[in-house]
This record gives sequence, structure tokens and C-alpha cells, in this order.
Amino acid sequence: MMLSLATIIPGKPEIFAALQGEGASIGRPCVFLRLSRCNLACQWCDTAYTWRFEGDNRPHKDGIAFDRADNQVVWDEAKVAEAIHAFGQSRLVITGGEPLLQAPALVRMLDHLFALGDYQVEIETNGSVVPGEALAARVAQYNVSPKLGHSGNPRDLAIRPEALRFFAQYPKAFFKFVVATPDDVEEVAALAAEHGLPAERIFLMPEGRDPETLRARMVWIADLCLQRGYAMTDRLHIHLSGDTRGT
Ligand SMILES: C[S@@+](CC[C@H](N)C(=O)[O-])C[C@H]1O[C@@H](n2cnc3c(N)ncnc32)[C@H](O)[C@@H]1O
Ligand SMILES: Nc1nc2[nH]cc(C(=O)O)c2c(=O)[nH]1
Ligand code: SF4
Ligand SMILES: [Mg+2]
Repeated sequence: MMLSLATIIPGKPEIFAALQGEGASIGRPCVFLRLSRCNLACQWCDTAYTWRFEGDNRPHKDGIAFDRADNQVVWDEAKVAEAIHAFGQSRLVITGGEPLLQAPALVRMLDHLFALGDYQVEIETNGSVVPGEALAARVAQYNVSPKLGHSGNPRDLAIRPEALRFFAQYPKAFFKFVVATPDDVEEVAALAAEHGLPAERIFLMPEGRDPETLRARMVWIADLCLQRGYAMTDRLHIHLSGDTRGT
């Protein structure tokens, strides 16, 4: 009855309060739960310490560095729910790594959490895993970020038609494509046409881990959104705290 969690400081799970930095609920106060492990390996992943357990010692926002071997903890689901509840936020964003790899344990954890208070739950997912009915019944919003070719993942791993079909028909699933060049937006349009992704639920987000990169890309992303009817999202946490764990 355990969850595998990323760590934020030695031995402690990455659970933190912050504004939702991305997507349809950007700017809303949340508590974040970051799980470890992922089924993909994006070459620009800004959270690779959750699945590649070496070589990344970026400190926590309080400047606490930690041993790279200390990148995950395994905690009891009830204990995780209590730790989340202690933050006093009513919106929970579950992210990772890829959280849907641990869906059954998340269902159990959420039932513990719902016994402690009322929560709106968002899940950040790479869109390659179909969430089960049990989890879907407990989640208010999916932030689905399917990985395009520039992520470096094999397409047959990253783009799973059955998963995209599930999220396309799920009104509370918003797509959030990371783009680095205008060609990536062409790829988004082709995927949207192929899998019936509604333009009004598509966000484009600049690839970037610093404010300058984000701003430079948002200039042309904005034009393409006007042309295609997509929305654009920034990455607030990068502007507020840089590329820092736990923010
Ligand atoms: C670290 S992922 C974790 C959740 C899930 N694995 C996913 O990819 O959606 C959280 C979000 O950060 C985005 N992301 C990761 N690295 C990024 C980068 N370098 N630039 C922009 N977005 C990035 C992902 O696309 C995703 O929307
Ligand atoms: N503030 C903040 N907002 C976020 N939205 C999605 C995030 C993620 O890593 O899934 C994230 C994150 O890491 N920080
Ligand atoms: S799917 Fe998400 S967590 Fe996994 S490597 Fe890509 S961005 Fe990182
Ligand atoms: Mg993040």
C-alpha cells in the first residue's frame, strides 16, 4: 500500500504548495504531489531526477542540495494523504514523473484524502496511459501533454491512440503540447486531426527552463495560436522561481 514519490529534500516526498504554473488552471493555488518514475524519457525533461536517478543535484528552493541517490521515497498512501492535507489547499495537482503508472495506489491515496477534506484533483500526464475508471471518477481535470517528435521518444511509445481517444472524449481533459519550433505546431495539427482533439482544448506551451527562452518562443506561438484557434500557456513557476525543485 505504498506510493513511489520524488524527493524534495533528503528522505522527504516532493509535496509543495505553489500556483499552478501551466495550462487551463494557471495561477490557481495548489498543493503538488510529485511521483517518481516515468515510461518515457524526454530529452528536455525538466524533472528528469524523477526517473533518471543520477547526475542531477539541483537544490530545493531553500537551497538544500541532496544526494542524487536520494531521489525517491516510498511512502504509505494514508501518510501521503495526511502530508497533502497539512498544506491546507483545496486543489491538488498530481504530477511526476508519470503519475498514471501508479493509478491504483493513487485511487487508494485519494480515498484517504477525500476522508480528510474536499479536493479538486488535477493530474499531469504524458497522455500515453489510459486512466482506469476508478481514477477517472476521482479526478476533476487532466492536463495531457502528449510528446512530439522533438522530445526524442519513439513515437509508438509516446503517441498511444487509445489514450488520446480517451482524453479527446473527456471534456475535462486539456491538451498541453510542448513546442520548440513552428514545425512542432504542424505536428500538433496533424495529431489533432488524426485523433479528433478539439482545438478549444488544446494549449501550446513553449519548451524552456528560463524566462528568456519562454518569452522568445511565446512571440511566435501567440501568432500560431491566433491562426489555429489554440490557446497558449506560459510556465509561471519558471518566471517566479527559475528551474528549481519544489516550485
Ligand atoms: C515533468 S512533466 C510530468 C507529467 C507528465 N510526465 C507529462 O509529461 O505531462 C510536467 C509538465 O512539464 C512539461 N515539461 C517538462 N519539461 C519541460 C520543458 N523543458 N519545457 C517545457 N515543458 C516541460 C511536460 O510536458 C508536462 O506538461
Ligand atoms: N508551479 C508549478 N506548476 C506546474 N504545473 C505542472 C507542473 C509539473 O511539473 O507537472 C508544475 C510545476 O512543476 N510547478
Ligand atoms: S513524460 Fe513527463 S516526466 Fe516523463 S520524461 Fe517526459 S516530461 Fe519528463
Ligand atoms: Mg514542472
